[in-house]
Amino acid sequence: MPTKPRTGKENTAEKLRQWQPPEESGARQENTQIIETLECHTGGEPLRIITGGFPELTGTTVLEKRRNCRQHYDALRRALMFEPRGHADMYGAIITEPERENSHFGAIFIHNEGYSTMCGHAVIALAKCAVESGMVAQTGEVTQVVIDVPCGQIHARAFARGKVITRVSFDSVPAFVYAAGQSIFVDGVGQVNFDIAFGGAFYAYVQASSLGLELIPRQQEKLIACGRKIKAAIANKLPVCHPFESDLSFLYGVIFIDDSPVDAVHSRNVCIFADGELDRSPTGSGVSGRIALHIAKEQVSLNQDIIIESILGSQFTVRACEALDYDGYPAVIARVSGQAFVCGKAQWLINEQDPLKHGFLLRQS
Ligand SMILES: O=C(O)[C@H]1NCC[C@@H]1O
Repeated sequence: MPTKPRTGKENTAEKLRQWQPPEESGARQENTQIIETLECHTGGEPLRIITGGFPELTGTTVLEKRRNCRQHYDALRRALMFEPRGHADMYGAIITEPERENSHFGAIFIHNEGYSTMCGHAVIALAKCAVESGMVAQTGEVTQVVIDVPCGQIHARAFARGKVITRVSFDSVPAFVYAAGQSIFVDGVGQVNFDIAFGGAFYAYVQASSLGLELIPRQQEKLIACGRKIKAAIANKLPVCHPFESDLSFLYGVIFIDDSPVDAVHSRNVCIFADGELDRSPTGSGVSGRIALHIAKEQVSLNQDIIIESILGSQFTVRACEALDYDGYPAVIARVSGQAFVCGKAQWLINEQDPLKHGFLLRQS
């Protein structure tokens, strides 16, 4: 009961706003780990950027730090990705020191299953936040942001209107076709024709209509179920091998492509990656591999922009801006651009006493 008569001017929730973890015999700090984050989305795909409270990762390269995180702090990844702090389709980035002298910072990508090797939607949000926060000093209307990620060095450009970064583009690592014109029988799905390409991560590309799939939100469960089965079957039959780095040698996802160009949009695609996560964005690394495929099939020419949209209709523009040889693979540098927004700032508490402190997922299939 209120002790004083209410004037009607108080903020009813003010006390709640000031809540702090109560001390238990002076042990508040030991009992509760606090992780701070910036909450963003790029084309609808979440990005939880960890800005404070995460343990220092050891290693000199981003791949070494990624291994260190997997070995020692995987429970923290789960706590930050899983319910109740996240959900089955959550995504995050841990900021690290740069690996290369000419890079601004490093990033490790995390999701519901573990650690990815490249993430275009994250790069777009990271470059925006790095410049808007002053972590990378703004240089007029266009600011270069160089980020070390597990698959290599990414060169991003943040485009500003005043102090607001309204768009980001990035040049990725060499993208190439790994195996074209493949076919496999998948239990519960049928015969599946696919190509595999690398755009910082390996994806299998499948024409959605050939399986009777539509790339619309109503079909999300079907898309996830088929994506999972196809990924498992291909990974089992055709293990992928990156030319230089065994840590990059795994099939990350399946990308369903729709075959109906609409107005200026080349097509829609939906990526099912990690453990059945459905990307709300058009998938930056996915469209990088896709442009390598289109160039190889002579469907698109060098420096031709195409627009690819996601299940939500959010768009990335992609072009192949350079052709090169990558250990014998004809490869391209994909330039991808899109928009990100910051939608929150958070302090996550991980309380030792909480039996669900490291999270859980209800959606298993
Ligand atoms: O945009 C991308 O490249 C990422 N989005 C989620 C899955 C991929 O890592």
